[in-house]
Amino acid sequence: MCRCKPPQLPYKISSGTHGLLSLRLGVYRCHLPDTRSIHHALVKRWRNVRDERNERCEKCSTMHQSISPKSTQSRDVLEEAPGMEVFRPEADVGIGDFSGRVDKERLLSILDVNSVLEDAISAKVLGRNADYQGVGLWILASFINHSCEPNVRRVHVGDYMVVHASRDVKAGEELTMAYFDVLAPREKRREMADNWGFVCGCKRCLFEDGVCFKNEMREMEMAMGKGVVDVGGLVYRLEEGMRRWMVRGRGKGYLRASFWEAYEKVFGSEKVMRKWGRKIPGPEAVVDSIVHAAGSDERVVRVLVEGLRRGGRGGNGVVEMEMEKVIKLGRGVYGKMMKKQAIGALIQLYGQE
Ligand SMILES: C[S@@+](CC[C@H](N)C(=O)[O-])C[C@H]1O[C@@H](n2cnc3c(N)ncnc32)[C@H](O)[C@@H]1O
Repeated sequence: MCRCKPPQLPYKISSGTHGLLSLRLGVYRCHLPDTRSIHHALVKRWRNVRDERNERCEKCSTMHQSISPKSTQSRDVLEEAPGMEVFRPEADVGIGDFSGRVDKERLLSILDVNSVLEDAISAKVLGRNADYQGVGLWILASFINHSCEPNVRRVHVGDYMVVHASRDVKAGEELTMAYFDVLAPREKRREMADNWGFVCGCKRCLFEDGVCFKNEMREMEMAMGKGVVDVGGLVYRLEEGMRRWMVRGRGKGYLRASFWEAYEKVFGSEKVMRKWGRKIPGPEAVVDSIVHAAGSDERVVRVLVEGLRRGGRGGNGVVEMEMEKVIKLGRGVYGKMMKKQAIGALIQLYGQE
């Protein structure tokens, strides 16, 4: 199952035998619970706080142990978590001598590749607490690989990370999440994966690399990157292209996700929609195909909600049946743990702040 290349970063808790680990959708406990409070006031970016963490790791044996490969997972939620030796029995994955000094560089590299920044819903939806960022290490969840067609997302609640499906997942399908924005064109995603130290070999990237119309796509990507004026024309060109190139099903979702920036602008502008609206598919069809390919995302749901509102088919815009659909997509963004009413209320706020 694993498509990982050997990690390019030198120190990595890496199995290379990912298939052994049956990761579940579920709740994972943070192994550096105090890091959020340490960093709340200070952290904007993980790399900026490396020095501070470095110091703390030296002083604090608990923190040291908590990120030790030999540490067990939190009992309440992860009873079946296997020991690290299951993954790399032959390897020395230690980070130092427990009675002695910690190998700081190694420790930081492990944290660097495996920690995640958490963010708050209110920051994304309402634009509040935009600078809220905590950081932590959730050991089991850190085994989840990246894909540009991810099927899970994470929500942070206190020290817990809840991993939930962002689209339908087939039995036996590898759980993957987005390490970076996957509503971005191929070249940009390549750069972002490169920053992480890997070459993404997910189905979507392989598809986009293998198509015969690659050059035309690159041209369109560049136009979008430069902020093309006729964004409606660009979307029309892509849609026409997909018809000619006979791109169907999931392939359409991949390409639309790659050109999301353009679609978002088109659907967000009444003027552009007046000009191009009849020549391109509507927000519902575009949103469906993107969610099918790349999972749910706030921005995509927001465009759908705004499209339905503008359609004005029911008082506040969104009639009950449509709302059911929107809530289903909202579940992909926020997970099943959030109550339907809460998702509905949150979605009603989209675009109102
Ligand atoms: C948080 S770890 C994910 C789990 C890791 N594969 C393991 O077995 O421990 C992140 C690292 O996994 C690798 N990785 C994750 N997704 C990948 C992908 N789509 N293609 C190649 N390597 C990937 C990269 O080395 C990355 O730095």
